[in-house]
Amino acid sequence: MPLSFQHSCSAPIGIRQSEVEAKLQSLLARAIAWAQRHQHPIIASLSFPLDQFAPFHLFAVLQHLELSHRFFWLHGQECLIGAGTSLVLEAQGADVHRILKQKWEAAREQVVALGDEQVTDVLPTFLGGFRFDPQARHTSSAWRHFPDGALILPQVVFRSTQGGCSLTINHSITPEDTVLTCESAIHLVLDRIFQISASLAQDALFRSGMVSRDVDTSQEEPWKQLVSDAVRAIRQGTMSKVVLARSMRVNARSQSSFDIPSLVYRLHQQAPLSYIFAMQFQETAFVGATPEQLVAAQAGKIRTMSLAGSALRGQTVETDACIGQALLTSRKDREEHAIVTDTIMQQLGPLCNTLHRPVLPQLLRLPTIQHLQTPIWGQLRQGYSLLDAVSALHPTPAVGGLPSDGARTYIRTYEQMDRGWYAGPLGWIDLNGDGEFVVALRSGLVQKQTATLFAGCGIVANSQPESEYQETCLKFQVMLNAIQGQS
Ligand SMILES: C=C(O[C@@H]1C=C(C(=O)O)C=C[C@H]1O)C(=O)O
Repeated sequence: MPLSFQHSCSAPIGIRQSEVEAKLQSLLARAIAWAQRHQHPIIASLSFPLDQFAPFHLFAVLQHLELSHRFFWLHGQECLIGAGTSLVLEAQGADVHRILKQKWEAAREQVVALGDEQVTDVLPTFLGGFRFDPQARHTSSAWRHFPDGALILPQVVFRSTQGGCSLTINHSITPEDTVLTCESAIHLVLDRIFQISASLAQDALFRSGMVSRDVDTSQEEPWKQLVSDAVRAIRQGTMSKVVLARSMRVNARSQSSFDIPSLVYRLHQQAPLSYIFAMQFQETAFVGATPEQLVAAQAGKIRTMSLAGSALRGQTVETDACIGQALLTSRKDREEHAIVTDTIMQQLGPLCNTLHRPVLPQLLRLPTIQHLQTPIWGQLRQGYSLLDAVSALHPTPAVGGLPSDGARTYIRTYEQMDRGWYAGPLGWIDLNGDGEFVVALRSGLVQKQTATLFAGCGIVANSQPESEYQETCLKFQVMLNAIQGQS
């Protein structure tokens, strides 16, 4: 049982500090010998097996460390929780994807994985993401801690996969280091984690509801006007589709800040099939529960999906089935969906030896909304990696529009909102290039007592401002419920 979602589990970390310390010495000695043999500094990635860990409780523990970055990722049995920075790869500007890929490739020479014999398959893992549009003006200071693109190797990473759980410590080592000096630096962090996890009562964490909210709805009419203008531009032939988003500010009524571990816990309770993520840079957290995978890679095989076309969930089994059937047969939604699927096939074609998709879309049923979905899979050509696939796919027409450049320019000019990392690629990649990126939807930027939530929808020639507005309301729901304390 790698992950423990139970609150009854007594310890957030399924290993004793003494066990880590015993193994640490021999791994550090090997790492120093490696640096001496090659005569240059390295980042040693030291991994230990764990029996299990309690993800939400552990994430709450990490909030108490005086570290600049924290990460949370959970999807099925795959969970990554990290804190601190051992290596930060950043890039800015229009060329962010190419620059970050180069930096990631260079970093592969710098990082050396040294696992305990039981975890030889655990590889150093970077977490990060990209702005939706690095060429757009940065109008909101709320995103100031988020670069256009970043991949970060955290100082500590707890990981769970189907194969088991591990703890990884990433630590810089020079040929001059001794086991003693390295050990004491690592102990500073480990001691804090074990101390806090022993003293932090986990049942106190998630019992109380989140603070109540004040929602600002003043932007309804201007946003509907934006949709009408886009419909007119589409009918005039400027483009065939554009995805327009809006933001909603939510303020805590009480003085207490939004609690990020509680928020991710509630998001998971509400949307267990979605990807639950939190990227905390300084005091700002980008948090969400997205249903949309951008692309995953494992040993050169990639998987992705197209997701476009939305409808509500029905109150009863019968109405739900009816709404689902109507979505599957809706001409507007099927056309919108086909455009997204065809574009993904075209974008990935040059990168792949083989690429497959079923003929018809299926329904992806989420608690408050359902979507048309088509799975797509293939084999990457030699020389291409997950980061090339991310760069080729982003932005998909599901979050940008068509044609891509025209839609992006339209969004940049008229949307009047700083998307920041909303609708951008977000995920993880290991040293071998295996990993997964999602489209960061159903998300919000949380800063102390304020949260800015984001939602958008695809506008085509026959879109109605009122129903598009209602669709964004539906898409806000998962974050709103989590913030209000519903799970
Ligand atoms: C843009 C969003 O969602 C995207 C747009 C959809 C649509 O237009 O039907 C459906 C799913 C997503 O690809 C969002 O959730 O903010």
